[in-house]
Amino acid sequence: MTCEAAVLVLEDGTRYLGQAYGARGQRLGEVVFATGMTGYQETITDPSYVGQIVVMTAPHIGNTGVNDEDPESSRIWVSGFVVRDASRVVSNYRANGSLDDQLTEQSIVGISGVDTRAITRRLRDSGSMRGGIFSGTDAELSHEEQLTAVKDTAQMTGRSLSSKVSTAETYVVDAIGESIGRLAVLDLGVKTSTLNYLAERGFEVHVLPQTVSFDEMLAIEPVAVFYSNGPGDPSASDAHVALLTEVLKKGLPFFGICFGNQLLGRALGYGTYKLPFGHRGINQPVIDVNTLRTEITSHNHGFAVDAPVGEISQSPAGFGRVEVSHVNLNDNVVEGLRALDVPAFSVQYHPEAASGPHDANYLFDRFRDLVLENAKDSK
Ligand SMILES: NC(=O)CC[C@H](N)C(=O)O
Repeated sequence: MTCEAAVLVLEDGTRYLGQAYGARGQRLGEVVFATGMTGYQETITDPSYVGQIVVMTAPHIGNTGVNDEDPESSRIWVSGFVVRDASRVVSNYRANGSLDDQLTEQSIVGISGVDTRAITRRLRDSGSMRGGIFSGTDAELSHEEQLTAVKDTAQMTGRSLSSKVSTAETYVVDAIGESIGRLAVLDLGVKTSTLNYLAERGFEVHVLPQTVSFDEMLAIEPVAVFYSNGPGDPSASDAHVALLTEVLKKGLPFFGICFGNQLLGRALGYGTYKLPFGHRGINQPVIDVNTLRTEITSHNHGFAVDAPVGEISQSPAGFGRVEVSHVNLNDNVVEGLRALDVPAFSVQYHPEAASGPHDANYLFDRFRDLVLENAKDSK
């Protein structure tokens, strides 16, 4: 492994010197940390990470290499990748390459050999910051030039990124087993596991571009609608909120994950806000307020819904009663919403989490049940 210099620069001027990892060059974005001990392939291929440089808190990354089964989409989406100790050895029966080589092939600039604990503590104390990784000839730029590039990077607040990740054309994933009808999935950056879980529940899954109109959506005659996870600030997604408002008015059953939860929150009339450093990892405790069961869950969100926890409130947009169905036990952040007078619910976290945990998988069954009940009622 070559030992070329690289540097991670944060917008407050802090510099972390390390070694070039993956591709060489300059990559800018919002620097965030992820605490998963496993699942780095799922992390880097999650489209929700567009515009973000991800710092892995697990100290040893790359040891199981890469394979063709674990990616959550067709490519790596992180803007940059920061690890402490990049594994020099690939050891796994499924591996068909090294992470280092794949980062290089896909032009993802990384840095290794930095103190990821120190970086994480700084981000935790000061909040997520913009930053840049500089290697190759870009490592030779002056400190001022590097810092200026970082400060010129767009803030995540107010950013709309759905067009960067959504499918250009509609495609269909066939139902596994007997079909219970067509599901309209708004692709805001959907993950492969989500589509598989929905197909396993009997949906004929129609994945639609994020620009789809309500009429085009209705043209597929969906029995229900699903909004996926995705990058960007939910407050910058007015068109998706307007579309969802039509869905709710029509009484179509709805389920949303992560970005989809934030957009349901907005369609119901609540606001969203930016968390100081977000939740990213696979060990977040969430309580289901109805069953009082605590789930250990996978998260990747920097924004959250501002709805009243611990009480049933009236949807400010006129959709009746709304319950905050799931709450994060670390910080009381809203992790799920359930409308009581229209057939809609959502979660802020990831029931599809492929590297686990699988505690929240039941939510796909809940969606299937909601759709079947709704079909019965409307007969
Ligand atoms: N995974 C997601 O869907 C993330 C949603 C949103 N971009 C956030 O950061 O909160």
